[in-house]
Amino acid sequence: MADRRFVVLDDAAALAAAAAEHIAGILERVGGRGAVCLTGGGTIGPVYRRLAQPDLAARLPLDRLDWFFGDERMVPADDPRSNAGQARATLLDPLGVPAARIHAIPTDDADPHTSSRRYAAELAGFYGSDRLDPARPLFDLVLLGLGSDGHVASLFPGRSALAERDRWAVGVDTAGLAPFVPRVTLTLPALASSRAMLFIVAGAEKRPVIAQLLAGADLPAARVRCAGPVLWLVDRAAAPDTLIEDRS
Ligand SMILES: O=C1O[C@H](COP(=O)(O)O)[C@@H](O)[C@H](O)[C@H]1O
Repeated sequence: MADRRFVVLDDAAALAAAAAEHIAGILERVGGRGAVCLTGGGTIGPVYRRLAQPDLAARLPLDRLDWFFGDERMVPADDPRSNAGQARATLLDPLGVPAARIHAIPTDDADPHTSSRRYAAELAGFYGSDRLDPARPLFDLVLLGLGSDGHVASLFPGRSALAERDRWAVGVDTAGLAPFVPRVTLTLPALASSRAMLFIVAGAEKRPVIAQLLAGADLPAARVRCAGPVLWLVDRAAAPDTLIEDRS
């Protein structure tokens, strides 16, 4: 990927600060109505909390931004595993984002496939079409974490969701992936329809998978494309030696 760039930060605090600054820098330049695709997981929490602080919050054009999600677990919003619940508690509620601008993936259906169809329809309604136009990306910014197995959003290695080429969201049956609960995920075409993408990765358990990605492994994270620049912010613990040597 020609426009992929890695930056290594000294620790988790520096990573959160750099990520929040980068997000604010992109969103403050959004022209007209904008759309952000949020992520979940443990790494993103400190980023959201930093972004909600007054100095960065003041730079966000909140009256013009809509907030979406790259994936979700089929749990109620008040469950600690809910990506939307985490984003609301740490970012969206502190920013005062009105409910109408928060597009959580529905989790009140009996199965994730029904939820995914509802969410795809919601995305298409916002976009004004159910056909993605490469000249008019769906999102202004997509945030992504990275699983130790190379998954992004809920696109896991070897699962059928990874091969989806038409639908924007699909259900993920996580049988065999215990303790994970069923999920809904955006697909590669939907995630790729973005003007910019930011991966945020921390922790020594992520170092092997980043080394695999740098070596060209065909993991879900390697298959994600973007209409614009892709920045990887990685803390030192997650950075293979080759990335650290690149800094000297
Ligand atoms: O399963 C998930 O994990 C990834 C990464 O999470 P982290 O805790 O290792 O940072 C996340 O990007 C994804 O949204 C989430 O559902």
